[in-house]
Amino acid sequence: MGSSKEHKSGTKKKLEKEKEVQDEPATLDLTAKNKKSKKEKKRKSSSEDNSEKKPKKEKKEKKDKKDKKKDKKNSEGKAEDSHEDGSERNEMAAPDGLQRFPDFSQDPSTSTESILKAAQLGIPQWLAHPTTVERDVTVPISDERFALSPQILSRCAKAGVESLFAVQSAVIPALRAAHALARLRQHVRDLCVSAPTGSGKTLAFVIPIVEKLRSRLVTRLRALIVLPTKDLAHQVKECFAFFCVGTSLRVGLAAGDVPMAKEQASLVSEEAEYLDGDSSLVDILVCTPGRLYDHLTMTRGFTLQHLEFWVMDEADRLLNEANEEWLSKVHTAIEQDSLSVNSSNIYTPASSNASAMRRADLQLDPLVQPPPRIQKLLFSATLTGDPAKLARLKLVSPLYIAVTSDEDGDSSGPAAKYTFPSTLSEYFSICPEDKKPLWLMYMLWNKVVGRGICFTKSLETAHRLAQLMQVWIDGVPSDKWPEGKRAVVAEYSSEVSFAERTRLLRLFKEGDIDLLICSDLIARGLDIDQIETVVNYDAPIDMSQYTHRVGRTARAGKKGSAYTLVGLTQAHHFKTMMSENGHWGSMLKRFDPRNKIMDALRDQYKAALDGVSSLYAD
Ligand SMILES: Nc1ncnc2c1ncn2[C@@H]1O[C@H](COP(=O)(O)OP(=O)(O)OP(=O)(O)O)[C@@H](O)[C@H]1O
Repeated sequence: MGSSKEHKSGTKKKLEKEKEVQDEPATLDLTAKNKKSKKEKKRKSSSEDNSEKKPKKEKKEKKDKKDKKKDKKNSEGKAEDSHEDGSERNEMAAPDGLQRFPDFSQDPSTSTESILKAAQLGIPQWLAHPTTVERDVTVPISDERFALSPQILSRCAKAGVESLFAVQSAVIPALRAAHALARLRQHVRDLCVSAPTGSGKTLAFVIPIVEKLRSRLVTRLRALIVLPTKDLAHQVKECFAFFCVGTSLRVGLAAGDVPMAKEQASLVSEEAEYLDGDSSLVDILVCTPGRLYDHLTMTRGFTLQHLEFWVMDEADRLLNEANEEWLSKVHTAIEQDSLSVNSSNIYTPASSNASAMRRADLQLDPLVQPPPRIQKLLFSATLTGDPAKLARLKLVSPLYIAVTSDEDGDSSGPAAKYTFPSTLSEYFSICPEDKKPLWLMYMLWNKVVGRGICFTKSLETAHRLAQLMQVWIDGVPSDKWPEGKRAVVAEYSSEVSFAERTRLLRLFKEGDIDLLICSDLIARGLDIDQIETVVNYDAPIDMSQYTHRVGRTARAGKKGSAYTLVGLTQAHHFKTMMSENGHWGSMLKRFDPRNKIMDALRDQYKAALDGVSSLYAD
C-alpha cells in the first residue's frame, strides 16, 4: 500500500511541491492552439471538396457559435445556473482570480465529419455500417423472438429482469438464430457489439449461451469468456453461475486469484485425460488473458476443441493489452483442435499430436460431420475502429450491432460517437491543479457526492489523495460536519489486496463508505448498483476513458451524475476532446462550488496538508 520509506519520502516531496505551487499564478497552456490551426486548415480544404456535407457543416457551425458564446459568457465570469436543479449559482466565478473558465473563443473547432471520414478510411464495410438499435428500447421478456425457456425466464424473474434492454433485444435473437443455423451446419457469423456502459451487455451474451448449452449431455469446455481484469472476471462468473442454477452446467473461473495447481484441479479432471476435452470439469470458463495463456501452455487435458463460443468482453481493452500472445495462443489452440470433434458429441479418441489424422478420418467418415465453427462475440462500450486490431481476431463475416441514441443522428462507423446513458447528468468544473483536493472536500462536505467513486490518473495520486482526505476527515470533529455525519472514504486500487478490495466493495454496497478513491483499475465494466456519482479527479485523457469512467453510474436506467475536475492546463484539451466527439454543449453543465463554503474549508485543507506532511516528518 505504498507504505515503504521510499514511497513516503517521495510522497512528502510531492506534497511539499504541492504546497509550493499553491501560491503560484496558474497559467493556461495554449500551445495546442497553434497545432490546431494546421488541423483547421486541413479541415477547411477537406470540407470544400465535400459539398454534400454542407448543410451538416452549417448546422455544426451554428452549434459551435452557440458553444463559443457560452464559453465566452463563462469566461467573463457571468453567473450561470450550473447545478442539476438550477438552484446553485456560480458564486465562485473567480476566487483567487484563478477559477475563470478559459476563453476558447479563438479556438477553431475540428469538424466531426472530417474525423469520421478519416476514421473510416480503409475500414471494412461491416464496420462502417452497423445495424443500429435505439438506446432506450425495451422489449417484454416474454416476446417470442427471444424464445426463452421457462428455466431462464424463472432466473430472469428472480433477478428482477422483466423486459430486455436494447442491446439484449438485438443480440439475443441474433444469437438464437445463429444457434439454429449451427445446428443445421450453416454458416454462423461472428458478432461485434457496441453499446453504452450499463446497458446490459453481460446478459446479452449470458442468457443465449446458457440457453444454448443447458441441454448438452456431457461436460466439455464450450464457452470461453475473456475479460481484462480479475474483478470483472469474478463479476461475470457470478452472473453465469446465477443463470445456470437449475441446469447441470458448470461454470469455472481462471483469473489467477488462487494458486495455479488449485485452478488446474478445478478445470480439468486427472482421470479422463486420455480423451482430449473429456476431462473438462467446466462447460463455461470465465478467465483473464494471462491465466488462459497459462492453462493453454501448462494444463494437461485443457483443450478448446469443443469450443462453440468465444466471448471477448471489454474487447477494445483486450486488444490493447500490451501482451497479445494470449490471442495467438488461443487461435493456435483452436486451429489445431477444431476438426477433432463434432457438435453431436461424437468425438474421435485422439492424442494431441494426431490432429491431422483426425481430420483425414473425419473427412472420410460420412457419419462424422465437421464441428460448428466457433462463434466469436465482441462486446464493448467503446469498440475499437482500428481495422488492424480487429483483423487480429480473424472474424468471419461479422455482424456489427451498435446501440445508439437519437442524438447520435446518422452515427455510422465504429464508435462514431460515444453513446451515454440517457439517465446520466454530466458536470465539469475548471480548477487549479493544486486546489483539486479542496474541490473534492467541498463535494464531500456538501454531500454532492452521495455514494460515489473518484478516479485519479495514477495509483500514487489515488494513494496520496485518499490519505489527505482521511487526515482531513479525522481532523474535523463529527459534530462540526453537516448533519453531524463525517464522510467515509477509502482507497480502492490495485495496491490494495484483492481480498481487501472485496471487503471494501461490500462496505460500499452496504452504505458504510461514501467515496472510493481509485485509479483506472475499475473504470471498466464494474457493475456496482449503488454508485450515484462519479468524480473524475483527474480529467480523462481520451473519450474512451471518459466513457468508461462515467459509465460506472447511471446504469440500467438508474439516475447518476458525473463530475469532472478539469485542471487549468487540461482545459483546452478537455474542451477539444468533448467537442470533437459531439459531447460539448447542453449535456455537459458547468459546476462551481459556492464561495462561502469553500472559504470555510480552506483552513481545514491547509491543516490537512500540514497533517499529512507531519506523517512523513519522522
Ligand atoms: N433487462 C434488464 N432489466 C433489468 N436490469 C438489467 C437488465 N439487463 C441488465 N440489467 C442490470 O444492468 C446493470 C448493468 O448491466 P451490465 O453490467 O451488463 O452493463 P454493461 O453494458 O456490461 O456495462 P459496462 O460497459 O459498463 O460493462 C447490471 O446490474 C444488470 O444486472
